[in-house]
Amino acid sequence: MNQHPCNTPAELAQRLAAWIGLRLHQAIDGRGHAVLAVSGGKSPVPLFEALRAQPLEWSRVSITLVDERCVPHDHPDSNTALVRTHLLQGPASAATFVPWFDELPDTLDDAALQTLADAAGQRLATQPWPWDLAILGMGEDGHTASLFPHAPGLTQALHASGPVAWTRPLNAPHARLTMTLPALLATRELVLPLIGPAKLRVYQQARLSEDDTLPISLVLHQHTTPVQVWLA
Ligand SMILES: O=C(O)[C@H](O)[C@@H](O)[C@H](O)[C@H](O)COP(=O)(O)O
Repeated sequence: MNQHPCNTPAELAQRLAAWIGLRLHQAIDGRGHAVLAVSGGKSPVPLFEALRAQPLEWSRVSITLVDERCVPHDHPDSNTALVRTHLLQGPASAATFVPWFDELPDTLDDAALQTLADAAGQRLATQPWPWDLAILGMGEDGHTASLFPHAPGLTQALHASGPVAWTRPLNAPHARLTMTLPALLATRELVLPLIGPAKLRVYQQARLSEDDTLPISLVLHQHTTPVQVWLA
């Protein structure tokens, strides 16, 4: 795990956008294509706005998600809407975006969520594996992607062989689809931007021990996938 301290959130967004742009350029240079998976939430917006302006062969980049809320794409909480609004603009509009579903079933019982997760996994299987980069976020409860502590579905999401599982967060809205932990750790590199003292405290706590009550700790304590932690 490498740490990249920044003085301000604006500096982090600018420096990390350039760093991600270089990584994607290297992937395109080496393999002809790049696959980037991104998180939702609020803090990625400045990063997305800096990243979309990076000089890159965006037509050779596929973008998808590390998780999705089970809401329609026109819902304000949709990660698909977030990426379309803030990242797939300007030069980055030439990228290929892979949403995790198009429509939702009328009911979202566990069986329906499992069907959605399996179908999303098949969509993601169309992208050349291993993906080049996944941008993670973290909540103040130590969740990352939609691997929420104590959530129904978490155990399956931590150990499933497939790329996508479902969870029902206890303290966050909407049923979710999430990349499984094995899928996240199968990417070539992970990026974790953390902004603000509250998240820094959770991060420091997660570095002390590996425990699924702080799912981000399972990412920080593994040794198979490089993790780049950006702090401001
Ligand atoms: O869909 C999501 O909500 C994200 O994937 C989630 O893991 C997010 O990264 C954290 O909840 C932090 O969210 P903020 O950036 O809003 O703090």
